[in-house]
Amino acid sequence: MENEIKYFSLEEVAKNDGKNGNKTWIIVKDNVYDVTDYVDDHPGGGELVLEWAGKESTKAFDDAGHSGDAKKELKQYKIGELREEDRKQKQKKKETDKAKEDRRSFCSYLTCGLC
Ligand code: HEM
Repeated sequence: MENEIKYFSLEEVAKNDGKNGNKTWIIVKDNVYDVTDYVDDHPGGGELVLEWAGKESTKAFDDAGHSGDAKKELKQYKIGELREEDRKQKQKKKETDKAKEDRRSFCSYLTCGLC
């Protein structure tokens, strides 16, 4: 189906590093963008984008202080999303939740009046 979201792994994205005729893909906030056709039009030069080709670029994109227009422009190039298991944010959150849960059960073990 046309509307189905495509999911990519970090390795797949990394292959699109803009080198040797490869496409230029970047990851911004877990979304994958094919910006191959935009590189040469980028204000301030294509090098700024190529540096991040095939990589997680959220910080670089945000730190550049892009305008709302730039963010809208970026949306046009979305080709899919990073697959769940490769999302850093989520993984970290899961780990923290697990740590909290472990702590909670340890605490309830200590304070349980029955044991
Ligand atoms: C991920 C790597 C990127 C970096 C490090 C980056 C960095 C920058 C920098 C430093 C500028 C200011 C240039 C100047 O004033 O001379 C700029 C401007 C701009 N960039 Fe990027 N950029 C990136 C990706 C993109 C992408 C993927 C798009 C859109 C598809 C984009 C759209 C724009 C636009 C429209 C401007 C003009 C100013 C504005 O409207 O914010 N950039 N970028």
